[in-house]
Amino acid sequence: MKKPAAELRVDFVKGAVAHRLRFGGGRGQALAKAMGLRAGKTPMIIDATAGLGRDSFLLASLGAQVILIERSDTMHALLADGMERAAREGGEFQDIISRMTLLKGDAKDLLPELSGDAVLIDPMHPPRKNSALVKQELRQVREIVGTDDDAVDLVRVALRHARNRVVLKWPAKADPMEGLRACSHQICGKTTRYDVFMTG
Ligand SMILES: C[S@@+](CC[C@H](N)C(=O)[O-])C[C@H]1O[C@@H](n2cnc3c(N)ncnc32)[C@H](O)[C@@H]1O
Repeated sequence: MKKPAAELRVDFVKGAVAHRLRFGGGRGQALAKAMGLRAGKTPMIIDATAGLGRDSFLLASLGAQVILIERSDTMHALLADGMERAAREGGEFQDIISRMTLLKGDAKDLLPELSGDAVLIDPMHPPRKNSALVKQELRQVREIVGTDDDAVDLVRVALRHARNRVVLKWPAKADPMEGLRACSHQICGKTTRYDVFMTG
């Protein structure tokens, strides 16, 4: 019999996120490099598609100040709850959460009002052919938010407002997002790639 899906929950303290915090590889990780974190350089980051907050948490754990933007009421509430529980844990979790500021709204509207060095965009990707490969959690998020069909407009807004760069997280083997200029460089992992658009 199929196991019932566990309730979707944001948990920074246990599980995959906590594991990555311990053993993830610091500023050498692809996401950190793509966002421009290196020794002596810690950009101010805006995560325009906050989702479950995992990317933001990782970046904040490396010392970056991160503004998270989420437009789905449900995802925003899950994230606010996860951040509150992690802050209550105290110690390093509280420190990390203190570098994360969560906003609710559409990033296309909010980005022009904010100032950030690097903007991260990780839209809901087009469904993969082999849906069995898609993690249960990701399927649950997709059930809540659908697909982000306006992602190209969001990238265009970000390109006008990021001081230093816009980073688009995208499936490693997918074609570049249509309707955008060529990216400045790419950082490729096994399943994910980061298309980096330098703006300044
Ligand atoms: C694939 S998830 C992001 C996962 C996230 N990177 C993480 O580490 O958990 C995409 C999220 O971005 C949100 N989103 C997409 N477009 C947005 C926009 N224009 N403004 C605000 N949130 C947006 C969706 O509601 C969804 O929750």
